[in-house]
Amino acid sequence: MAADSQSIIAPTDAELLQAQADLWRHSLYYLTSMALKCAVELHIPTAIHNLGGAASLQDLASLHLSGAEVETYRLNPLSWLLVEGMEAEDHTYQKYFVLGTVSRHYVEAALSLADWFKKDLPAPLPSPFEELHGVPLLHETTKLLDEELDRIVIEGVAAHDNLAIGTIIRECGDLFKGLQTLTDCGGGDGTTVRGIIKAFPDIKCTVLDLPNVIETAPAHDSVNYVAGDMFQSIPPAQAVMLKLVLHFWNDEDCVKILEQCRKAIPSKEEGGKVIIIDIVLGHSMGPIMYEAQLLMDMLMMVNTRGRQRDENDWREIFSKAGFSDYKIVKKIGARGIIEVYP
Ligand SMILES: C[S@@+](CC[C@H](N)C(=O)[O-])C[C@H]1O[C@@H](n2cnc3c(N)ncnc32)[C@H](O)[C@@H]1O
Repeated sequence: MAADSQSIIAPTDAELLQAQADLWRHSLYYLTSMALKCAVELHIPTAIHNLGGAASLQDLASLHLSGAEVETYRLNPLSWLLVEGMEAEDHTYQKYFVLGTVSRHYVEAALSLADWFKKDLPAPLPSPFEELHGVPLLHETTKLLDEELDRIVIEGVAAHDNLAIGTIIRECGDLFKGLQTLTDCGGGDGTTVRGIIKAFPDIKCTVLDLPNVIETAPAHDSVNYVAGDMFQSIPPAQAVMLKLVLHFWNDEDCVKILEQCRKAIPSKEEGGKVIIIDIVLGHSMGPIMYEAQLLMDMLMMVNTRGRQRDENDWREIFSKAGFSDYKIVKKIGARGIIEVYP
């Protein structure tokens, strides 16, 4: 029911001043992205790294920045992720994630959001990106839209996905302890399982992915690569892992994928489980992480048919796919690690 105008209490002066500042922040957040894009395109983090980890504005003048200040700038953890050619274990260069998210095609798709909401589009619902540009993202046809965008997005997703496996093994090693076999479903070029095999050499690992991905995966003595379709069948193993796969799919598709996972694993008593590594939306990691998770949810809504999920959403799809129980093992940064039992 609409509020009665008599009962509306006007905000206080302090509330209005805060509201105005909030309005500025929400209207201007895109400038943060654009400033980041500018720093990446000027190679500023790499330049600071090459100058020994600290640089003055004069040092950076060769990047066409000028200034008389002698303040020095050091790499913070965010700029560490943007240093090219860093020789450090676990270092994944995130430049292409940034360039993809601030690309003209992503921004135009986000600008079309209101039009997309007003359209009565048939199921399966295309994303605003697909509706506007005529091709889905991360699809064999994306390169017909723009080859450079396609390359940037593929590299950006690979860098994004490979960031946390070292941390996961260090903080949640029990996840893999005692496993004899593991299938990494949608495991890409096998980077994740190579990390797991390094820590747990006795686990026999299989990577399932689409034929075009498997074709270019680097050969590895201990990795069994299988080209296939996770909607059709998944190579059997004691555990099947879905790392950053399900957020790309809608709920119906997630249930179909999970049903295939259930067929591929033994009973709970025999150690059968599905390991899911994906965002679990929620406040528990603090407001900044929650904001990051919600922005990733919007990124999915604008550019893919998928979404991020909170614990209730996850529970519902596990139950629909016929699983009996699950456990959120740990939350690492913005992501959660879930074990799901048949
Ligand atoms: C976002 S990537 C995640 C890659 C990997 N799990 C990681 O964490 O680095 C999703 C992966 O699912 C794969 N994929 C998409 N559709 C698939 C299908 N029908 N069957 C098997 N793999 C598929 C993609 O090729 C891609 O490698």
